[in-house]
Amino acid sequence: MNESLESRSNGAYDVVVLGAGPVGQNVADHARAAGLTVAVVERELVGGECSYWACVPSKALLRPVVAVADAQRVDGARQAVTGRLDTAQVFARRDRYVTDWDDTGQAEWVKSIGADLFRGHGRIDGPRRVIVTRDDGARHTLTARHAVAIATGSRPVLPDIPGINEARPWTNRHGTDSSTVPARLAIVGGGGVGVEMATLWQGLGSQVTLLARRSLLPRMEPFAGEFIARGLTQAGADVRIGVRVTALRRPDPAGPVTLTLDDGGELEADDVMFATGRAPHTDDLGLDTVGLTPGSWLDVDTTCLVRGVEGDWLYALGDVNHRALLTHQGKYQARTAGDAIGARAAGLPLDDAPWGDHATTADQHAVPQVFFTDPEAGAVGLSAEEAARAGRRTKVVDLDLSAAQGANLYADGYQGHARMVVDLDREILLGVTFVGYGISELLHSATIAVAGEVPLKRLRHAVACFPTVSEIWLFLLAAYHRK
Ligand SMILES: Cc1cc2nc3c(=O)[nH]c(=O)nc-3n(C[C@H](O)[C@H](O)[C@H](O)COP(=O)(O)OP(=O)(O)OC[C@H]3O[C@@H](n4cnc5c(N)ncnc54)[C@H](O)[C@@H]3O)c2cc1C
Ligand SMILES: NC(=O)c1ccc[n+]([C@@H]2O[C@H](COP(=O)([O-])OP(=O)(O)OC[C@H]3O[C@@H](n4cnc5c(N)ncnc54)[C@H](O)[C@@H]3O)[C@@H](O)[C@H]2O)c1
Repeated sequence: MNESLESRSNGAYDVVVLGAGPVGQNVADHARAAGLTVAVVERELVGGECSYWACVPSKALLRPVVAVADAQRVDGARQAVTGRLDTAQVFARRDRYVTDWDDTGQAEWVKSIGADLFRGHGRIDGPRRVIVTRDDGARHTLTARHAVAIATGSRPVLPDIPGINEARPWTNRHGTDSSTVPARLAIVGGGGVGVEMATLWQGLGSQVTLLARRSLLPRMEPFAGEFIARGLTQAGADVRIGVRVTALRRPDPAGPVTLTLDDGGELEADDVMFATGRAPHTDDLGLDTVGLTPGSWLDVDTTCLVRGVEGDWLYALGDVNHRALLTHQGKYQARTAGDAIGARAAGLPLDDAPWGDHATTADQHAVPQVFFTDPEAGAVGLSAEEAARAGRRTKVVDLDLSAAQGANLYADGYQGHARMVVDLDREILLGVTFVGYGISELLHSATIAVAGEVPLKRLRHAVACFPTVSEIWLFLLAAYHRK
């Protein structure tokens, strides 16, 4: 808490931002750019889950694993990669990217944009008021002339099964900040966290067992999870689909943990990680003081204003609105809402029609996502099933990614798949999915095509370079036109 700042402003700001993760930082930046005074409240580390226990450390740890796997797929390079990963160096690399969990640099950045940082737990106390409680119990009141923006993110959910506490399970926190490699790691949950953590810890030397009660990555095209399961199995992991954990026990705190499974079996591991979804950080936020339900995800309109609150002052961005639990999508919401807050404060008209400057239209039509597994999986827009459910008349085009010669040059024995879902009425793309080596940087071409609603007739003029993986576009379009 910076008391001199509070006394300087008398606690009165144009905008108060709760949470200084990537989303809170971006809404603060855009509100500042609109000339508004801004207070940012953070109770833990400026930079949020993303910077210290999610996106950044997980990708810092995954990159060496995938870099070695990539080299091993190229004759000549493979022969040069003979040793094991140097885990001490891998962890040291991660520590650099998370700046040793020290947020001084990010706190300085908040200051550099001209916003005031208040450290402590923020709680709404009726319309346009926030009370910040510091660790030492001191309380300070902030008021917001124009907006309070909730960007408090989410936390992992642990299922209510017997022995869960005794098992002392890892969540994404220990999954990204541990500097020791358990010999045997059981991972429960086949979503994004589960598959990335399985790739990562298997690559670092654990014997990983991944337990998924449904398919892997069930929200993506089915082939994505199938490719990732195969990749994990080839890397030595034990992938079990359709299995539930019914109980856990770790009688000796220093000993192994035993998982009881619903197939009648048991699994012993040195540690167990739960990657079974998220809950919003809205339970201790004073939502009841403005007529909302504590602990709920916050329903928002296209400018990220919370529905059901009078006076157009409460916004919710990022994970808390449950639109897309992704840093880039939350930052997009923050840029959009920050500009909308600025426009409303200045009494300017809003440009909130679909695809307008103050509308988060991409949340509905063009959310891109990459899982940094081996192979990688990336998708944007609708899957074939989602398009069918939405009643769209579609043609689904499927291709082996090795149809592009660039893919084979990239990796000997390239394994991958591409799918595009075409809206037959408008001849535009509704969705695209790629699974394969090095496809993460390919996805943005699909995002541009989907968000831009680029007609296929024009897309054929976007010529991809030979010999790149991107040439898959040429073959996808040719396959679409073939009867
Ligand atoms: C393991 C893992 C890997 C991921 N990888 C990716 C990825 O590669 N790419 C991607 O796009 N997404 C990824 N995600 C998702 C991504 O982490 C989230 O979508 C993102 O962090 C959301 O940003 P946010 O700012 O909304 O919330 P957070 O990053 O969670 O930040 C919220 C901040 O609010 C603070 N806060 C909470 N309550 C209060 C309060 N009452 N008062 C004051 N401060 C408060 C918290 O301390 C925190 O600093 C990953 C998630 C996990 C778990
Ligand atoms: N690279 C990325 O973009 C990236 C990486 C990781 C996470 N994320 C995002 O972070 C968010 C959280 O990821 P997550 O994987 O924790 O959540 P998730 O909701 O994506 O997946 C959780 C999975 O756990 C399963 N599950 C729930 N309860 C279970 C139980 N009791 N037993 C077994 N399985 C159970 C669910 O069926 C689901 O498949 C997601 O929205 C994800 O997209 C993004």
